[in-house]
This record gives sequence, structure tokens and C-alpha cells, in this order.
Amino acid sequence: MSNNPSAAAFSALNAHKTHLGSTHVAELFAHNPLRFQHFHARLDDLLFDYSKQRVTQATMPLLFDLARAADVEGRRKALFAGEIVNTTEGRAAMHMALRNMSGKPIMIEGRDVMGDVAAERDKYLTFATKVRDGTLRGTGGAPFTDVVNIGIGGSDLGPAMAARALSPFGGDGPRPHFVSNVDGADLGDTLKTLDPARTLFIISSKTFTTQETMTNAASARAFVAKALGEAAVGDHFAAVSTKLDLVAKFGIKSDRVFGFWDWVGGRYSIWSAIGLALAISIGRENFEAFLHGAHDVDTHFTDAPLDKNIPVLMALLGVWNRNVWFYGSHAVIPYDQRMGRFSAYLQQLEMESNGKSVTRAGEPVMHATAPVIWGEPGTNGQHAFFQMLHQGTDIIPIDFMVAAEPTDADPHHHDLLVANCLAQSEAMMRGRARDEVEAILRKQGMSDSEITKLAPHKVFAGNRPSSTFMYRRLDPRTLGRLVALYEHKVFVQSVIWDINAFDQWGVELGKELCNRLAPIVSDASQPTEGLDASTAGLINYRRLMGEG
Ligand SMILES: O=P(O)(O)OC[C@H]1O[C@](O)(CO)[C@@H](O)[C@@H]1O
Repeated sequence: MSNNPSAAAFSALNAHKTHLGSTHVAELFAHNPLRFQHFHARLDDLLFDYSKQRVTQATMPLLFDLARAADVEGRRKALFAGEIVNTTEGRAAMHMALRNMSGKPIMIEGRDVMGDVAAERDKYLTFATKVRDGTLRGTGGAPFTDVVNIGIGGSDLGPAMAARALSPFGGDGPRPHFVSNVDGADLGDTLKTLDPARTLFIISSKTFTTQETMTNAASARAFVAKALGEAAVGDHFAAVSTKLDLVAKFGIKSDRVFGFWDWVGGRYSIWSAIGLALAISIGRENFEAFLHGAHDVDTHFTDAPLDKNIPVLMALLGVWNRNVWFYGSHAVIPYDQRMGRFSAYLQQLEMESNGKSVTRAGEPVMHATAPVIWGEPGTNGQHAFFQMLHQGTDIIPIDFMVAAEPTDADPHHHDLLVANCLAQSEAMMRGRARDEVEAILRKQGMSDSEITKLAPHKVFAGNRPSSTFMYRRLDPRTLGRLVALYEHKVFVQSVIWDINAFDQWGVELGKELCNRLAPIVSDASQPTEGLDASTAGLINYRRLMGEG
């Protein structure tokens, strides 16, 4: 008998799955007219409908038992109390302090951090306002028309995703750009479009050592120095980091350096000064509304009972799909073109946090952890990969999301967008059975032999699970809520899987090997002996091409 406290809860879920067998969700809807009422939760205008998941009223209590067995509530308390939940790095994970708008203290290691948080926030938001209103200008006196954030991972994806999602809220502020890849094409293509005299660069890096960011920062610095002179660098650069000593060495003026703290993980840092490019893009008030949205979710997460707690429900449904039904991937499909980077953002949030194989104690995990997260906005995805979602051999749970009203787009287009979103989730759930297909084909005048040939291709099994988020419109507050919901979902899943969601050792080996290979790659006289045959073969092949 296992001494894992969750084992009994998992066994009960597996037995329940057997009992459910091939029960079709469409039948559950047919038998229960209140199914929508039973399986949705709300946070003000934000609705989370999970009635199209493969669950019954018997499933949810078993999932709540699992949450209790894993001590989700106790671990949530420890998280919010600023305990060292990131044990391998000896840190708290207190990004919630950055959006704590309650006026209440938040203690980390025995100290209220709210004074420091508010002071730093005021510093970078004041800077953002001065860039937006033209008080701060470039060396030659021109206002900044363009702001380039140079960062990668958590120092890029959050502000890049949100600046795009919230672009209608920017007014006539400077245009935001995001450069992340060490591929020189990323910086090069961006610089081609910019006037150095009107461009502000923000170097965003928690550690201020990340190869990609430091390489791009040095090239951007050279670009400014070449165009405007070395003395101009100070006026055209700002930085965000926890390593203020390293920033000082780079030569950025101290009043343009914005800090944050070790207890903010990179992929949870959008709420800190890492959001500076976003704040410049959408303005102080909108940025604060974004923080308020996330704070609403923190309060909801700590206060709402498990059965009404949206991040808990998201997490438990994810565990049900991942560990009981064995679905290995999870699609996120926002019906919002401006949410085009949302799934990329969630890839880091979910997969860097929960893509782990050992428990907090370093033992092999008992269950599969993070699924593959991916997605594209609807309706585009419908004309690309939805074929596979509807009729492929793998079942892929989906999160749909859509605003009730457009932010600024044509209402007729928006009606069609909403109709598409609802139609897709309905089709995934209902499917179309063989007899229905045959009846349709017969009505179209097909012969029996034609029907026999074509019908199998037109059958949809349905029973493909999805949840749908609907909110009034995609504004800063809504986006803040959505991001924070996923953050807490990830935390709850990490508790159930008993893994540390806040470290990322899996990114280190590649970085280390790259540092070893970089001199061999760039200097053809360096020997390739000692490398594995494939790596050596590829380096030598490239060298040959260089000669040819
Ligand atoms: O902000 P930094 O220190 O440059 O790190 C960037 C990213 O690199 C990682 O450490 C690993 O890829 C991420 O966790 C982080 O968000």
C-alpha cells in the first residue's frame, strides 16, 4: 500500500473513470438540463464554463478529495505566507506581493515588503509616464516614439504578450518592440525600422547574465553609440534586473535602473518592473488595472471554496484529463487575434514550472506532470489544426476564451467570432454519430453504396473535452485576471504532483553545453575531439561549408 496521501484519491478517480466508461457528454447534457448551471464558476463578469468536460456530479467531489488529500489549502497558505516554497533555490514565490492592492502587509522572511514594492512600482511607473508624455527625451531632444525591450523567457514573453493583447489601450504612446532571440535577425530586423534618436532600449534580465539578452544588449548599445555617439547611450537605455551591480557595469544611469527581488520568479515577473515596456505602452492607469485584475484573482484563490475556485477547478480538470484520461497535450485557443502570444506565454508558465520528473523530495514522480501546452487564436486555428482536434486519434482538451464584446472591433465581426468559438466547443462535445451522418447523406440524395463509402469520413466521435472562458471584454483588468488564474492553476497542479513549480534546472544543461561549444563553433582551429560523433560531425560539416 502506498504511503502517498493522494494515492487513495487517485484510485477513486480511476474507479470512477471505469464506471463512466464511454459515457458521452452529449448524453449528460441531454439528461441534465441544469448541466451548465452545475458546471460553471464566476468571478464578477468572468465566467468559467466547464460543463463540456467529461465530468459528472460524482466526479467533482472526487477531485476535491484529491485536492484535500494533497493539502492544496495548506500549501496555498504557505505560498501566501511567503514561506520558502522554492526549496531548491531557497526562495519564496511571492509575485502576488507585486499586485497586492489591499494595503495589507506581506511578510517575506519576517519583513513587510510592501513599502519596497510600492516605492519601486512608483519609480518605474513615473519613468513610464515621463517617456509617454515626452518629459524624457533622447539625446537630441526628440521624444521617444519607439521602445525596445531586450529580454528573453520571463523577461520578454509577459510584456510582449500583454502589449499585443492590450494594444488598443496604448493611445498615442510609443510603439513597443520585443527582441529576444540571439539570432541576429531578431534585433537586426527590429533596428531597421527604428530611428535611433527616438528609440529607448530597456534591457530586462533578472540575472543580467543571460547570453541572448547580453548579446543583444551589447549590439543595441553599439547601434546607439554608432548613430548618436557614445555619450548618448545613457539617454537611450534603461534596465530592469535584480542584479543592480551588473547593470551598473553595463553603464546604465542609476535613475533608469529598476529592481525586483529574488522571490519573483522570471516567469512570474510581469507584475514587476519587467512590465516596464508594457507600462510605457499602455500607461500607468491601465498597468495598475492589470495589477488589480491579478489581485482580484489572488483574493478569489485564497477565499473561494474549492468548488467555486476557478484556478482550483482549472487545475483539477487538468489533472483529471492528464492523469486519469492520459491526454498528453492541452490547447489554449483564444478567440482574440491580439491574444496571439498567449499560448507562448503559457508554454513557459506551465511547462517551465511543471515540466518536472522528480518530487520536491527528489523522488521520481508518481504521475505524468505538465502536458504540452500550445495554441493559436481562433478562428485561424480552425483552418489549420482543428481537423486533428475534431477527428484525430489523440484527444486534446481545449481552453477556449472569448470576450462578450469587442474592445474596439466591428460588432458584426465580433458576433461571428463568438459564434465560431461556441460552434467549435459544441462540435467537440457533441460530435456527429454515424446514423446522423447517414441520414444527412441520404437526404442529399446519395445512394447506399456512396453513403457506405463516405459516411466514416464524416463521423465525429465528439466527447472531446473543453472549457470556455467568457468575459465582458479583453481589457487590462481581464488580462490580469486570466494570467493570474493560470499562475494559480499551475501552482495547484504542482501541489497535486508534489513538484516544485518555481525552479527550472532543466534549462541549465543546454546553457552549459552552449558555453562549451561556442568557442569551437566560432573558431575553426579549435579541435572537435572529445565531442560526440554527431556534434563533431555537424560542426565539421559547417566548417566545410564555410570553406566552400
Ligand atoms: O531574466 P533572465 O535572468 O535573463 O532569464 C530569462 C529566462 O531564462 C530562464 O532562466 C531559463 O530559460 C527563464 O526562467 C527566465 O525567464
